[in-house]
Amino acid sequence: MANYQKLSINQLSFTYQHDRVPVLNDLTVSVPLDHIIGIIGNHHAGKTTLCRVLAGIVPHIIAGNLVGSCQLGDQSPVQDWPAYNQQTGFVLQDPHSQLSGLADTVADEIAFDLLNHGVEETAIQQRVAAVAAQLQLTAQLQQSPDSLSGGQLQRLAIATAIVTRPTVLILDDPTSEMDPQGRSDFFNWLKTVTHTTIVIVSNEIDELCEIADELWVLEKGHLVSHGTPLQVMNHLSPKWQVATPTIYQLASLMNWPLATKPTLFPVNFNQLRRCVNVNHSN
Ligand SMILES: Nc1ncnc2c1ncn2[C@@H]1O[C@H](COP(=O)(O)OP(=O)(O)OP(=O)(O)O)[C@@H](O)[C@H]1O
Repeated sequence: MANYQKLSINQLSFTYQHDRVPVLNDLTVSVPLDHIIGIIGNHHAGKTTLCRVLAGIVPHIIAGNLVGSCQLGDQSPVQDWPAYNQQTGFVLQDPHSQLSGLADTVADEIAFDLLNHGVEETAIQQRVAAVAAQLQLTAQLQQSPDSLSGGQLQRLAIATAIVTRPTVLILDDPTSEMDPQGRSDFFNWLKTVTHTTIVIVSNEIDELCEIADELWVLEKGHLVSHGTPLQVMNHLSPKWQVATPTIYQLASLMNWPLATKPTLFPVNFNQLRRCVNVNHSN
């Protein structure tokens, strides 16, 4: 029977055209929809390529040999990309390359896909205003996209991706050009997004451990670990060269375990609070 509740990847490998070695190697994992998934890993681990597969860009726009499957419920980007594409929003690593280049204003850029989908004018205006407010772009709505700062451009790229209300939102390093306040606002906003599965590549490990339901660790194209941030961070191999969150480092230094058998150190604020209370009351 078809499973409508999961994003699932099964024995997935991908090799770019003209290459011999796969950059994704036999990945199998599945998560319930509506989860937040953080993808982490060292340089060239395959994070961007996995985002491209999840968005269907690989192999439809960037060619190569894809083996195995990627499914959103019973839909697959390989079998029916147009239908699958309507359910996904993708924010590229480089926000410049994502803009249509045809819009004179930020408002028009956000509205672009809605116009293509034939959404009615009043609904477009309402949705553009709502999304701009969520991403703190209201003051920029009548400006040219060319006049925006790097961080504002990233927020515009996110606005264009969410305005069509995708089932899955794929974000490839979406805060790389934001300042610390912008980054913190972004992660706080991400926590408020509902009814959307979010897949996010980021180096912001503290923030990922606060918001993610699940982390996937890639190393040289292999999925070497996946699970809750607590499980993953407590079972890292130094070989993967993945950073641990500040809270984990602090708690392990102070020997404040959250659980003792097996020993697990906290990775986010809620967990830290719990284990500090336990250690104080002993
Ligand atoms: N369009 C492409 N054509 C050929 N090879 C590519 C292409 N894009 C990426 N690669 C290669 O695929 C491998 C994985 O790259 P990818 O960008 O997916 O990794 P990443 O984990 O996102 O890296 P980073 O953290 O440096 O952005 C790298 O060896 C890279 O050179």
